[in-house]
Amino acid sequence: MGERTADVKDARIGETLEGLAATIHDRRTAPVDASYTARLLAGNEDELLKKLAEEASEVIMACKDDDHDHIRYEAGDLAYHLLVTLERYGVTLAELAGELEARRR
Ligand SMILES: N=c1c2ncn([C@@H]3O[C@H](COP(=O)(O)OP(=O)(O)OP(=O)(O)O)[C@@H](O)[C@H]3O)c2ncn1[C@@H]1O[C@H](COP(=O)(O)O)[C@@H](O)[C@H]1O
Repeated sequence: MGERTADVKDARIGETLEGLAATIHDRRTAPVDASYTARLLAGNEDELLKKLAEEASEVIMACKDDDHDHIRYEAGDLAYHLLVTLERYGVTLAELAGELEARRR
């Protein structure tokens, strides 16, 4: 696992996801050298999909340990890799929101 952030403050999830999705989109339209995101977007499709599955497993393992901070950290990795996956396959955050809104009762 990478270095975990020492002090994490609450933030607004909508703004955060939109900002991150915009950065990820930029990495596709204007790739930056040595960008991990750019590599996941343009590289072998299986590298990204394998990573997505790995990150989901890491969330599960952190849950099994009932480790609050570790769950949050791994959920961050999973959310990031999900956003990269959505970008790569052309599903926008607005579409994802629409999908979830359509299920609300
Ligand atoms: N949010 C993220 C983000 N979350 C995770 N990661 C990377 O995803 C990888 C996770 O892989 P691993 O799980 O193997 O790594 P790990 O967490 O170190 O190890 P384990 O959990 O497996 O023990 C690491 O290389 C992280 O750096 C991220 N890389 C980038 N971003 C965002 O994407 C933006 C663009 O970044 P570039 O990729 O540098 O262009 C950044 O400004 C960030 O906002």
